[in-house]
Amino acid sequence: MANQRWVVKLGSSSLTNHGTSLATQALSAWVADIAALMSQGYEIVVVSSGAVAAGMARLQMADRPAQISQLQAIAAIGQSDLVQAWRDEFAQLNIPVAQVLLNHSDISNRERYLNARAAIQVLLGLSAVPVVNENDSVATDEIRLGDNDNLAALVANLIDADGLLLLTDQDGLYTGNPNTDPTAELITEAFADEDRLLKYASGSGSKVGTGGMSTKVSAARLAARSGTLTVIANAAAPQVIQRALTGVSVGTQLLARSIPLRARKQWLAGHIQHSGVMVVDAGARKHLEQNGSSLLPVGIVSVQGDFHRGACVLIQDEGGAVFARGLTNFSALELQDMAGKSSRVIAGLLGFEPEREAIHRDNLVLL
Ligand SMILES: Nc1ncnc2c1ncn2[C@@H]1O[C@H](COP(=O)(O)OP(=O)(O)O)[C@@H](O)[C@H]1O
Ligand SMILES: N[C@@H](CCC(=O)OP(=O)(O)O)C(=O)O
Repeated sequence: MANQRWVVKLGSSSLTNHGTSLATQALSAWVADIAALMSQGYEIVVVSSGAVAAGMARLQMADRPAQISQLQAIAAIGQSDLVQAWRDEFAQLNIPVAQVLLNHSDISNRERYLNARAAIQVLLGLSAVPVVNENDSVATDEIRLGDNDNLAALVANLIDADGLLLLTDQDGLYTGNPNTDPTAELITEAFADEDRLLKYASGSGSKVGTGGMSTKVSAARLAARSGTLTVIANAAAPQVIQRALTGVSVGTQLLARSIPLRARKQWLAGHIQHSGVMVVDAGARKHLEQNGSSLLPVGIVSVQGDFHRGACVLIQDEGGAVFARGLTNFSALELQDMAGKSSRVIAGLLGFEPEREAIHRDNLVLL
């Protein structure tokens, strides 16, 4: 899907081999991905963490200093290495790089906000890649945005991005921290504003990362407010940027409920992975295909797979033909009890009136 605007954020651990040195090989793979997407019409802003980690690596410091003046100085050293690394890689493909350092007032003050937006838009128009970071060397505690996940979400809001890709050292958001909880499972899809996500996500625990998953979930919630989709994925996965931006299901997809209809349907149409199947009767198929209706539980014959609310599922008729795809309002378990029943009967069974549609028409595409 061309003409899409994305913000791609890379965390310190991925950019600096966990703080030891700049990850130039990985950087060159991300740059190749970004260049390939740009040639298809994508506009991409990079938010690059790693100034402090790169500074620590250059000075061979094992531990992150606590003092703000030390952090400011180290970030100033690391930032120049960081942007040079991006510039060297993009230069090989003849793509200009622009260093954009932002702080709190650039986003909170209306005039500066408009300035920052205009500058980034002009850069995109010039087919340059803005490489954004917080202006750490002048950021004190009081004016710090603090973490680049939320900075990336603010930039996504600033430029009305279609998507925000947060690349990190895990495959996505798990039901617990996989470093400490071996039973934690990867969440492939959810709505960004679901409260359970806040319980799953905790801090970083690494020497160089700052916010962990908590700041990624809060960034996704912020991005979702302006209809932006967030994907959290592993920076080390092959061609991860290309796959995430072209709608292949990677990592965790955190959906905005208010995502503009056209963009949401395009994204759904390009979505390759699914978590289950709903088998529907002939009447339901006709309503979906001919009237563009939502799918109601009464038309569902059976469900296959173990999916959660918000997951992407295939819709299949009783003859086995897959003809649509959509985002479910209920889990597989809930639908097993609701299948074939009218909304009135379901309300009687549950003792309350649930959402009427199993899949709302805005979240459904015919294939
Ligand atoms: N529910 C969770 N799922 C995955 N990772 C989690 C979760 N909760 C906390 N984490 C931690 O978040 C880390 C990623 O965040 P962070 O270290 O800040 O990386 P980055 O530098 O990429 O932003 C993981 O390595 C992991 O330790
Ligand atoms: N601005 C800081 C990065 C802050 C930050 O959020 O880091 P990370 O959690 O690795 O994305 C730096 O460049 O070191």
